[in-house]
Amino acid sequence: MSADRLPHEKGFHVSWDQIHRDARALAWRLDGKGPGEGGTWKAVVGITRGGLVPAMIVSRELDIRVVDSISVISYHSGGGAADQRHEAKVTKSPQADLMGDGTGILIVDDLVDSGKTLELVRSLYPNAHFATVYAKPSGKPMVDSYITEVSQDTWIFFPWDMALQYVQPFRGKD
Ligand SMILES: O=P(O)(O)OC[C@H]1O[C@H](OP(=O)(O)OP(=O)(O)O)[C@H](O)[C@@H]1O
Ligand code: HPA
Ligand SMILES: [Mg+2]
Repeated sequence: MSADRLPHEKGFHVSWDQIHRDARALAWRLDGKGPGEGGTWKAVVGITRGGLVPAMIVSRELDIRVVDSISVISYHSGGGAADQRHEAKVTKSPQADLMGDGTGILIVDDLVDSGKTLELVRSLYPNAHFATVYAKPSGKPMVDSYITEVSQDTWIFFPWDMALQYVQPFRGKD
């Protein structure tokens, strides 16, 4: 989808440096808060695809060597635009004997928006700890830890979806 077709008024542009700093801050917040000895966590699980970046940074900061992933695809179903529902489906599960009911597992995503993705994953692993770097108000009840909240009508642009490009000087516009 091109940026000028997005149905959102506000944009929050996140650079690689910013996501690195914010994911580190998330890791530090989670340090020592796990249920294992000395507050350790058993494993980090990233929700593909966006969650893999912060999951890597969190696992590096907290020296967690067991890292897995869960693939969730979200899509819209329903008839006309008004009754379209946001649905999510798991297309790849993490190792079952590692996960259990989620106890001691840190499940990481880049952001929570409507909360549908985390709602699905939470239903599978109710005792896991859910952490995102960014959170919008509708999804906040689904997340246990996050770093920065943005308003619901803000679209977050991640660096992996962006490219540097030339822009006209201000006085050169149209
Ligand atoms: O709270 P929600 O409304 O469910 O939205 C949040 C999810 O949406 C985005 O992923 P997306 O499904 O676009 O896929 P991707 O991570 O593979 O890019 C984002 O990375 C979260 O996983
Ligand atoms: O604000 C967002 N930015 C990028 N991807 C997303 N997926 C749901 N909400 C967002
Ligand atoms: Mg995602």
